[in-house]
Amino acid sequence: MEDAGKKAVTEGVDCKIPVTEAWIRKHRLLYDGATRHPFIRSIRDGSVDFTSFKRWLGQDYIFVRSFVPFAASTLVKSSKESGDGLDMEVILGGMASLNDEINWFKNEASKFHVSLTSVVPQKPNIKYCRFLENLTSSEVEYPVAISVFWAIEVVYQESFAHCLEEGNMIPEELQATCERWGNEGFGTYCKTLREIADRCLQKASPEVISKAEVAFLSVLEYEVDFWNMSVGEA
Ligand SMILES: Cc1ncc(CNC=O)c(N)n1
Repeated sequence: MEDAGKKAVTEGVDCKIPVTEAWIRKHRLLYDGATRHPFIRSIRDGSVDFTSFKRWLGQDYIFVRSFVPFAASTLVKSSKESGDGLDMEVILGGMASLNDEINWFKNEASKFHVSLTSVVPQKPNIKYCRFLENLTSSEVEYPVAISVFWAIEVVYQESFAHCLEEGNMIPEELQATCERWGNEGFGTYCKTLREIADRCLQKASPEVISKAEVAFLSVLEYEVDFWNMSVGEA
């Protein structure tokens, strides 16, 4: 305790835990609900229903396409930040992966005989996409946008990295899906996004921080609804 106090004095503003860490602690149940959903657990233990997987695949393709304009709007905001310009490069890298991802979806869909052109977006997906569209406005502050960006990416990263943990029984056909978001590189990318978000939030006003927290919670709720929709419970 005394040590912690000294540290705070010598390091000044760095004594507090990062904002994203505080959010996760405070909203642990919802965070776990989004990152340890029964659908994800079923992929990990091999009991996954392929109808659910195909439904998820088609819906997620639609989602990813609407994630792109949101990512682009966040990129624009990052480019206006005073700083070393590294934020923009990280987001640009993320957008390059989204480009690969769209092609990956097309390829997977054809393997699973899912016709992406005839997928009808389901209500939870439509709502999530609309939420993202609203966040593309230039009125939405950068700390809010980057927090949402991180939250969206980290839910998939944590979910699929969990699938890959030791002792998994992932069906062979789904191994590549788990690796897509569960790989180490994607993990590092999410950590970097989180550092960027925390740095922005640290400088933000209490109003902006609280807007970002509300948006973070919305992401978690939308993600749970998205998984529910995939298993046919929406
Ligand atoms: C519903 C949802 N949430 C997060 C991601 C991961 N980000 C981009 O791919 C995703 N693909 N889909």
